[in-house]
Amino acid sequence: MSAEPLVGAEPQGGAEPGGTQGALHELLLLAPESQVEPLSEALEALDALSVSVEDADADTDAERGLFGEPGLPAPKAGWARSRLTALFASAAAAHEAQQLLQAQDFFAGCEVCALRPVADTDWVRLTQTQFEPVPITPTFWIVPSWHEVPPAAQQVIRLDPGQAFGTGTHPTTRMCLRWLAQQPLAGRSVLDYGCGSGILAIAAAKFAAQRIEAVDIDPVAVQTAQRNALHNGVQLQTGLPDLACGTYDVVLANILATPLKLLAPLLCERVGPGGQLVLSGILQRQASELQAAYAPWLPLQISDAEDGWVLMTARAP
Ligand SMILES: C[S@@+](CC[C@H](N)C(=O)[O-])C[C@H]1O[C@@H](n2cnc3c(N)ncnc32)[C@H](O)[C@@H]1O
Repeated sequence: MSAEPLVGAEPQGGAEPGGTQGALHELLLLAPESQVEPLSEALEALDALSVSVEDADADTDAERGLFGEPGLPAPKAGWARSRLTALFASAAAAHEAQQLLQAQDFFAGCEVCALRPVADTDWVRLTQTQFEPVPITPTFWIVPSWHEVPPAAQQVIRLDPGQAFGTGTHPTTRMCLRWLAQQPLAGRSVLDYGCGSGILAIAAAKFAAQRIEAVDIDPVAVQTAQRNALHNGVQLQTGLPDLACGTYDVVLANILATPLKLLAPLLCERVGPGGQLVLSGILQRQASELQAAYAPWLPLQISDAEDGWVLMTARAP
């Protein structure tokens, strides 16, 4: 998080013309001081390219300076009323982040001020250069449709940045994919809870899992997951969370720590005897909170870590 103004992000304002879906977009939010930190962390987790925080009351009578010790971090994460500007690679990513944040408890007291495109450029080329093929293991790759499949890739998911989270570029997704690639999944049932693009469910299908259900609270994600499954030639049941019933051999959920804590009883109930629970979207420092929240049902352990994020797993008795 930085307090610097965005570089190269001159707002154009006005209604979004057609053809700017792939363009950089900025999401402007107002937040009270107490919510600045969770909001900034969530924006970064949602793949914001940058997040800047400024005093929403700057140059007004309400302006109050933040004075810290020289050389030390500012005493607070934000001002009494902070303006957060988050830059996203596309309108879809910014829109998805907005919808996801508005559904969170910690968004109470916050406000969306604008979602708008930023300065004109060659967006298609820029977007495409930002999404290169991603190796999950030496032989399992996520490859955008405009790229050749790398020769080393024996198992491939074709996925383009689009209307739902999950392109394989985020560490939380990559850790789940790595975990899936190491499991004997043939014939096992899988629930992908919070499926976004459907990337985890599609990976499970590629590794021969059976009865794969992918659910999300966002209907756009549900449609996107179904479309991506078709493009990858695999079969998934997709739907809103009510679709998930009974128990599964593997339950995956890559959501942020706060919703994961709330979902603990529901997710644990879905894990069948001897089944596995896999949770992602958790920062290293949140691991013990998650362990405590799940302790009444399942003993979570850290099983992978990347860039400050951890993957937590547990096996049911
Ligand atoms: C970080 S994305 C993960 C997408 C994908 N599974 C991946 O690993 O890349 C989290 C997804 O969870 C969904 N979500 C958030 N809260 C949820 C809830 N309470 N129930 C179901 N889905 C939820 C969001 O809409 C979003 O698509």
